[in-house]
Amino acid sequence: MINEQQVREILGQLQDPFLHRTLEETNGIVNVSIKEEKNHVSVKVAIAKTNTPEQLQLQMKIVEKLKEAGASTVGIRFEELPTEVLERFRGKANEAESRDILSPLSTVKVIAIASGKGGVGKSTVSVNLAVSLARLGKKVGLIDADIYGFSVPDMMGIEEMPTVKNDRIYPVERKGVKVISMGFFVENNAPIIWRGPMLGKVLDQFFRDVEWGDIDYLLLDLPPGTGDVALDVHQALPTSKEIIVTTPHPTAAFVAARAGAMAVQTNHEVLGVIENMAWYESKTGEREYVFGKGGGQKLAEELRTDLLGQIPLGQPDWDNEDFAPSIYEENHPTGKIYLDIAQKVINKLE
Ligand SMILES: Nc1ncnc2c1ncn2[C@@H]1O[C@H](COP(=O)(O)OP(=O)(O)OP(=O)(O)O)[C@@H](O)[C@H]1O
Repeated sequence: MINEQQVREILGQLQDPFLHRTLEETNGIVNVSIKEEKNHVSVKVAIAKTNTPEQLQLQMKIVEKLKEAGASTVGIRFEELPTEVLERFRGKANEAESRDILSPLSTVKVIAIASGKGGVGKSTVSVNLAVSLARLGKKVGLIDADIYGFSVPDMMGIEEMPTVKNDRIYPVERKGVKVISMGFFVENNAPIIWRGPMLGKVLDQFFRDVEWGDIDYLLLDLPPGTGDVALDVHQALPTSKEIIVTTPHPTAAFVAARAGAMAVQTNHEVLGVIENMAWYESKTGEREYVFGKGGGQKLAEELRTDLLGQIPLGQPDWDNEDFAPSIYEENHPTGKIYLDIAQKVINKLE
């Protein structure tokens, strides 16, 4: 007959598969109970990241070890370690661990940019926010995960392709931002008709096989809506945060609220809302609210978050020498609004 002390000793020597520390060191043994009459052991274990292949491996190992020690049957439940514990280990992570985006020890701040529907300017906002973070001295990566409607390479005026060396994909660097887009891997702009699981796999590959190097921020331009890809991101990167883009019309905000509600449901912090196409400013400085008014503020209140900024209607001044059609210059009034939003994001996360 196995007793609680023995169970704790056995579990205590096994390692958390992500933190590479024993469960004793991580305080990962949450609960042990034994039903003596049936010789049944049930344990609750906390690890850095649940619902992963690594969890399954650990589960098998626990069953094997406890049965070896005399248990007839074993029941296991897993939960995630509290954020404070993860923070403590993140502080001690080695370089490889802190740079691996999928590791719970990663120090890369991941921000997914979402919208309730297409065409609200999510990609425009993503590229300008990425460039603005870089202008503020941050090392930034951008994934164009809008797999159906990738537009980031065109918006940033990217003409090169990523390089592949030793099975690693090296992103294209543009305006200080490392960029990967589905567009790089599709010939002749062919439409993509993949569904759910395939999309998740592509994203996973962007996290795993792309050599992001040393980055502080990774922005993800998500497909519009509340679809599978957003869920995949939340699942793969539990610490990811979200920014929701909406237009000012109250009904647009209503649709966007669904995207935000999902983030809230899955315990993902919504960093804030950006209202795009907020107004048209005439040469005399008068504002015309072409698409309505107040949607961004309303959405922010609904999601109990902040309105990070409002972007007016307009186009960047095109620079023919360094053509990046959707990117505003730093000293353009809208470029300054993006810088201000980027600063707010930094203040929230650092
Ligand atoms: N503030 C703005 N003023 C004027 N045009 C804008 C503004 N923001 C975006 N646009 C334009 O609106 C169109 C849609 O923008 P964008 O592709 O960024 O949206 P999206 O939400 O990412 O769309 P989708 O998700 O469907 O790809 C583009 O032609 C873009 O140039």
